[in-house]
Amino acid sequence: MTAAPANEVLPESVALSGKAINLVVDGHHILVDVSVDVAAGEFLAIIGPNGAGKTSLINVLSVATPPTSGTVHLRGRDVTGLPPHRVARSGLGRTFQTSNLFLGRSLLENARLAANGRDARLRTGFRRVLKDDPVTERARETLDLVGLGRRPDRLASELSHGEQRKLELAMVLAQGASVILLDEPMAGVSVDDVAELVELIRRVHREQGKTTVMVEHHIHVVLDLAERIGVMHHGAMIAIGPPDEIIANDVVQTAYMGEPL
Ligand SMILES: Nc1ncnc2c1ncn2[C@@H]1O[C@H](COP(=O)(O)OP(=O)(O)OP(=O)(O)O)[C@@H](O)[C@H]1O
Repeated sequence: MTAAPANEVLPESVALSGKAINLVVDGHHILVDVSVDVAAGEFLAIIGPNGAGKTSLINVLSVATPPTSGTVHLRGRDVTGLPPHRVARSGLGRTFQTSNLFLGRSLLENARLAANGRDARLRTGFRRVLKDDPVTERARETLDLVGLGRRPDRLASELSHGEQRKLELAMVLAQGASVILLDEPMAGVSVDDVAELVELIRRVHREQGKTTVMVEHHIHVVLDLAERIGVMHHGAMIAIGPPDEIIANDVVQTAYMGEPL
């Protein structure tokens, strides 16, 4: 497949689209001709063995990493090569495999910083918190939504891994993202906290009407949440489809070297 023309306008029902994406770093072909469309409101999970290219794909889809070739469209608009903060303001939010929270700041300050980025006119940075400040209001709402609203003055460093994941989700919501990319949201989360986090992600996806793309190693989490699963291996998308088809796919089983999914 060849790359889509740069000015191609895709239907808005496709929330996020990567077309013929290749990524070559220092001579290593990390993403190989990957194409993926995510429908508005869909929950897509990306799985694959270690080093398959899942995070690299999220990096390209979130425009943090420019592809060597290929395009990324957000709701029909070609956003390839645009500055990440501009694309974030257009409604694309992501979390990271390792936390990028400001650990020495409070929950409210973290959420405010994200809410602040949503509208340049409301920028106030780490300034004093004003009760009727719309940025603060939005930050408090999103903390409430993820269940962290009770003690907003706690430092982010005081949170458990599971709570930190919730705060990251609050930040993506505060930022106003309609398309959310989650990179291993269960990483580091204790077994006891996984079920609660799964329910939160499900609730945010459904009730807030988000489009969600999630990279995740825990297959039971993937099967619990995803409407469609894409499987990556050696930088390529080797299969994509409904969970039952993916589970039964011989190529997928082989990619996992015979390990049952
Ligand atoms: N900046 C880079 N420079 C060189 N190689 C890289 C770079 N980023 C990623 N890679 C390599 O690309 C491959 C894919 O990495 P990536 O992190 O995307 O895989 P992954 O599927 O997310 O893996 P994991 O499940 O272990 O997180 C790996 O072999 C990795 O070493």
